Parts: sequence; structure tokens; C-alpha cells
Amino acid sequence: MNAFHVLTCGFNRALWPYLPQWAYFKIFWRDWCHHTKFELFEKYGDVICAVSPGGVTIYVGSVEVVRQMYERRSDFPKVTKVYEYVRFYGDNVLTLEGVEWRRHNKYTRPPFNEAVHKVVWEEGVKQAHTALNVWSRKNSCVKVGRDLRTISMNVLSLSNFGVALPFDYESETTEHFGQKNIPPGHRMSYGNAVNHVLDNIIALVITPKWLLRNGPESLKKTGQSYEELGLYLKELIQNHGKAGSSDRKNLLRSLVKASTGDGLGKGSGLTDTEVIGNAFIFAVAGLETTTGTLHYAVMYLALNPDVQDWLYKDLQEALKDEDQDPSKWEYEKVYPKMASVLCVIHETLRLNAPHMHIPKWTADKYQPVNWKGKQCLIPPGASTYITITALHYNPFLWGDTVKEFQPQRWDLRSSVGWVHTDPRTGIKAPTTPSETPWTETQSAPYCHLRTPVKGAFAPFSDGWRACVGKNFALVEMTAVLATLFRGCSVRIKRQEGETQEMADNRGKSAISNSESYLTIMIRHDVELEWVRR
Ligand code: HEM
Repeated sequence: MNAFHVLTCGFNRALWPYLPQWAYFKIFWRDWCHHTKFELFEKYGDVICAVSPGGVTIYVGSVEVVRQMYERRSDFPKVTKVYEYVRFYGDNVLTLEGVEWRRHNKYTRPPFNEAVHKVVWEEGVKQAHTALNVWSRKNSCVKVGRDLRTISMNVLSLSNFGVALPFDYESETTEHFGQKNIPPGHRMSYGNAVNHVLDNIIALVITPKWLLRNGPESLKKTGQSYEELGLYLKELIQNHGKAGSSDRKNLLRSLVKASTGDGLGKGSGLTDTEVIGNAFIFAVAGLETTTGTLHYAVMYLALNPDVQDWLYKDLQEALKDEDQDPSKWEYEKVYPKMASVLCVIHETLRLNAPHMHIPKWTADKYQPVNWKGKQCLIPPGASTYITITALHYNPFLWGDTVKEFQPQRWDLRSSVGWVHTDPRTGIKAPTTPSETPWTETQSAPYCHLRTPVKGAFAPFSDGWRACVGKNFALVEMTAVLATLFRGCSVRIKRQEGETQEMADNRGKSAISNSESYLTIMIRHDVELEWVRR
């Protein structure tokens, strides 16, 4: 990571209101991609090179170059240093490269299969159904972001670890993440520990351990949540296989089987710290990303009643032969009919991909790349970031409505499309799945969705290091959104004296004022009103 960049990000942010709006400074803004979208790439070209005393950083927004980077895996390895902050329980599949990554990947990838997706679907539907009953009873929900995080955490906990957590609707405070059921030997619930670690992850990384134990109350609580979460993860692993524990084939089982014990002579298995490190990354990696995406999706729908109507009609049609009680919806039968929900999810991920950059670098060699008919050399040691926001906001690929929330653009049945030819590269976005089929599956519901040109849409990254939880996340988010929107509508709740337009403007600023800690997210919850249709 470029230390100079980190420093200037903070510096620029403080001076932001007083500085002239030069592009140079914009690149060093925190979350500059979220604020500028394609603007700088439009002005300076779709590959931007930032040279600073900290090193060379290249931001790649060119589909042509991005494809080469994904294809040449060993020429553009991952910058593992970027993930230093999620290594504190132990190395894991996200923080490693090369042979070490392969050793971890061998045990962590196989549990993500259709049997687990079925559990994800059922739990997603169940959690969302409970949440909706609470929200619609109260006619509003003050903290939808917080409740969506509870839903995601509970789905992850059951699917990966076999531990069922209820959506606790009795309490209205943040302490409601299972706080009432603190098990013996603990000072905090599992849910509270996860949330506190996630919300204070930077403090955890930069604060010395002694200060976490003896510092001010807020730091002590952060230190306590770190210790508590570590303890919960250790207990999960130690108790696996004992009477009463789940015997499902899941991530936990795979990690326990891989465990070689104390770490000496790890061979092809995983040491104790690596097992805990992986348990941690899977407890949190899918949490921020799915919670954030669900939150954006609900907000975009609240701001676009016409899209809600389109989604509602499609859900009515898709579910017309299904039971009124969503807990009876079978994964194998219902998920393939959820094309419109997936359109909403894809459009949300296009507008607000949780990871704005995919960090790669050139390691110790010059790397040639073809760019606009020329061969260019990228120097050794250069951070080469695939800038997802630039790809997703490129009007040459997505059309004039690139900044709009328009899920129908993904739907093959709709006349709204994105057929565009980039005049510079000649790359054309196809309109039918037969031109560029989905690589992993052409089965329903994906076959009803338009396919963007390869490299233009990559919220889950691509190639070898693509997200292992992609299908898990898609199934979970579909289950939650289908359950919420098949019988309800939502809008931003008006405050006293406000028109709907004024309320909607608050919703829009909550989206544009998103901030990234681990991933980009809406940080200020806006009150929503849920109404039964
Ligand atoms: C909306 C949901 C999600 C998005 C957008 C997303 C996105 C991503 C991206 C872009 C990467 C690559 C990061 C990089 O190369 O630096 C990644 C990796 C990863 N994701 Fe996800 N993710 C999501 C959900 C999940 C879920 C649900 C899980 C697990 C339950 C998960 C587990 C992981 C892991 C373990 C990796 C590292 C894989 C490796 O390096 O081999 N993600 N994700």
C-alpha cells in the first residue's frame, strides 16, 4: 500500500472544502472513486497513472487492460498488504498469494456448493420474513441497515458454522444482536462482538494490545470484542463434532478436518491460527458486502416507486403458484424464477460495488500490456488497481443512463438495454446470452439476464481470485429481497413538515455520503416506511 497516498487522503479530506478542484487532488481524496465515478477517466483516459514519493499507482478503468490482468494471473498478483487489517486472528484465504493461497483455498472453496446455497436460501427467507413482520407492524424501521446486518450475520452463521441465531425483534438498541443470550464464560454476545470488531477494525489494527486492555472505555470495549470474537471462533472449532453440534457439511467442518493442530510442520493442512483466521474472514467477508448491497438495493427501490411496481408485478407472476407462506418456497423451484430480483441486485452492484478497487501489482518485473493499439510497459513494484467504479460508470459501455438505477437494463425481456460500442476500442456490449454466455452457469435465473461485455462488470472480481462467496451472496440477497418486496412497498419516511421530495432528497444524500471502512456503505440510516400492498 502506498503510505504517501494514505497520508494525503486524510490531509486532502480535511482541506477538501478549501482546495481548488484539481484532478490531482481528487485522486487523493478518500473514496475519490465513489465521488467522481468515471469523471477523471473521461478527462484523462481510462488508465490513470499517479506518481508520488510513495510509488507508482495505476488505476485501470479500461476493459481491454482489465481483461489482460485477469488472464495473466501470475503477472498481476494480489497486493496482500492491503488486507493486513483482516489478518489479526491469523492468515487466511483473503490475505495470501501463490502456494500459500492454494493451500487455504483447497479447504475453503469446496464448502460453497448447492447444498449450502439451499440453507442460505431458507435462512434468508426466514430472517427477512421475521424482519418484515416487525417493520410493517411498526409501519417503519428506523435502522434498516442495522437490521439487514443482523439478517446477513444470521444467514452466514447458520450456513457456514451450523449455528442458528434468531432475528431478535424485541429490543430496539444495537445491543439486540443476541445480547440477551450471552453464553456462560462470555461478556458479550457473538453478534455484538462481530459488529464491534467490524465497526472498529482500523482502531484494532493500529492500537497496541496493552492500550486496548488499559486505555479509555471505548478502546477497552474494542479490545474486549476482539478477545470475545476470538473466543467464540475457538469454541466453535473445539466443539465441532461434539454431541449437540450440527453435523452439516459446511465451512466449519472443512476447516476442522484441515486442522493440523499446533502449527508445527503444517504440511498441506491448516494450523490452529490459520483455521481461526479463516473462520474469522468468512464470518465477516460476506457480512459487510451483502449488508451494504442489500441496504443500497432497498434505498434505491424506496427512491424509485416505478421500479418497485415492476419488481412487484414480476414477483406476483413468478410466485403465483407458490404458497403464501415464504418458508414453504423451495430453493430449487423458486430461485430459478427470480430474474427480476437478480436484475435489481446486479444494478445495485453496478452502481455501488462494495469493493471500489481490486488491488493487484506487478511484483518484481516489467509487465507489458496492450492498450489502444500500443504496447505499454508497467514498471516493477507498481500498484495496479482495477477500478471497478470506472468500469461500472463508463457511458461507452452502459449508455447515457449510466448513472441511473435501471434494473430493467439487465432483463432480456425488456426493451431497455445497453447496447453500446466503445468508439475507441470497438468493444461492443452484447444483447443476447448466446453472444457471451455466463461462464459459470446458463441455467435459470441467470439465462434471463443480459450479459455485459467481459471485464465491464466485476463486483465480485474475476479469474482465479474472484469472490468465493459470489453465489452464496446472490442467493442470500435474492431470498431477502423477494421476501421483502413480494407483498410490501417501501418509501423514505417523511419527517414533520416534509414533502416526499424533501424526504427523498435525504435518502439520496445518504447514498452519496457513503463512506468506506472495509467496503463502501451507507453510514447514516434513513427512516423507511413499509406498507403492505
Ligand atoms: C455482495 C456480496 C459480495 C461481493 C460484492 C464480494 C466481492 C468480493 C471481491 C471483489 C473479492 C476479491 C477481493 C480482492 O481480490 O481483493 C472477494 C473475495 C472474497 N470474498 Fe467476497 N464478496 C461478496 C460476498 C461474499 C460472501 C457472502 C462471502 C463468504 C461467505 C465472501 C467471501 C470472500 C472471500 C473468502 C474472498 C477471498 C477469496 C480469495 O482471495 O480467494 N464474499 N469478494
